[in-house]
Amino acid sequence: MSIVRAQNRAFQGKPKFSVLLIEDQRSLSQMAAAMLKERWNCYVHIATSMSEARVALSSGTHFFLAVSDLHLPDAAHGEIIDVLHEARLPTIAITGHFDKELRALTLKKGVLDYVIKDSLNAFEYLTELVGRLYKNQFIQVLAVDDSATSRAYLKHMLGTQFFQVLTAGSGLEALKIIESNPDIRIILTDYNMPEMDGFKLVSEIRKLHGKDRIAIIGLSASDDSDLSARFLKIGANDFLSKPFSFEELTWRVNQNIEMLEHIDIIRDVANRDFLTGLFNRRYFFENGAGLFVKTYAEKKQLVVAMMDIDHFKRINDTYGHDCGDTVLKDMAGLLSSAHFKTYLVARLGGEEFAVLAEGDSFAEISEHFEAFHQSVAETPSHCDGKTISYTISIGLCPTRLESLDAMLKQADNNLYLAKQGGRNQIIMG
Ligand SMILES: Nc1nc2c(ncn2[C@@H]2O[C@H](COP(=O)(O)OP(=O)(O)OP(=O)(O)O)[C@@H](O)[C@H]2O)c(=O)[nH]1
Repeated sequence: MSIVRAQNRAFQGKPKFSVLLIEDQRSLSQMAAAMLKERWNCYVHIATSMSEARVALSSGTHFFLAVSDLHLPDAAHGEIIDVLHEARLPTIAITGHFDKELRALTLKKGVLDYVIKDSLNAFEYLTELVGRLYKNQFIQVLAVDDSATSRAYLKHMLGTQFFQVLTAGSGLEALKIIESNPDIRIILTDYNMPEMDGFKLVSEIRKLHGKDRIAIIGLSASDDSDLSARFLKIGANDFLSKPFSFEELTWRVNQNIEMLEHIDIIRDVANRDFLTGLFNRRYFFENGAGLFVKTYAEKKQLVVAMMDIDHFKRINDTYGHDCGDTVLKDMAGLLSSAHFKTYLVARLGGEEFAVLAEGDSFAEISEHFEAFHQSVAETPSHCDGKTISYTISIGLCPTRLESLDAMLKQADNNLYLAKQGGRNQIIMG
């Protein structure tokens, strides 16, 4: 599966957002709308003039942003930008040609970006930009600079791109913020700061977070051309010389966040089962042993469960393979929302699932798994207008043994006994 397809898949089912597209050339508006809908699963409202845009703005629809041509039949000189500005609607401008004055004017009026509609490429850029801005809302960025003015500038510029922006006035403050905000994905850091310079900060961050987790962009106003090389060698992903333009800043930040997203997607594709979205066998065995050790160090009780849907072949044979898939997905959903603390849930293959969970006493473990076992029996799947009831067998290893392998073996033996004993039951001990 390509990255783009994986990203598209990630967007299906997410809350939709609405875009107000203001463009008088019907062929262009329809192409842009089709591309936006196809790529991001969003609503697009098309207005062909400023007066239609005004109607849309007063309709009560919550638009995420506007994409607007600057030259409309009833507003030939960019007046629409003022209307959108007044309505406080973030806007991407589209225009037939680039000119310096236009750029300055639009940026001054709070336009997020501008697109020159000279090719199909421009519409691809626009489509990516809209999705990028939507996703930015969920991304934390940290700007580190001892100059309050620079921090305010970075905060403002990144804020216009919808990022959640945190700021720090020193390296030490930055390290504290990073520790308490594990979701930070991008850090911009100045070089010249008292106490801890940018190099030291980068090397401290890299002790804990790899380049594939947090991207760091070094910043400096120094003329020293070695700075960028040293920033990169010490672990920064990128470098920007001050002063930088708005476009340079947003382009670099967006490039870096996209790189991280691509890595996340590749990692997800490698670690997750495509059908159910649960972790796959490979991930389970690569990470299970580490969890076994970690929970031991934290003095947590560990339970290993092996589960298998009963007579699953019959379900496939009776209702068809697609309905079998629906049952597998529903079972995965029930496991993911189980009312006990799970450390790791995986589909090991076919209709077999494995769970590492917390459990303090036999009584508590038994209660949790009994409740889960019953919830499966009481929650049939629905497919092709049919209701499919099914049951599962569970084998448990409720006490910590010398290794995860030993626990898995015991859970598997108990699962075998559960099947031999007539299925639809839990065997533990
Ligand atoms: N729909 C669907 N079926 C699958 C998938 N992976 C494996 N299967 C089917 O799962 C069935 C497993 O059947 P068996 O191993 O005989 O087990 P069972 O019918 O569940 O019987 P017991 O485990 O003994 O209760 C086979 O028919 C496989 O083709 C899948 O991803 N989707």
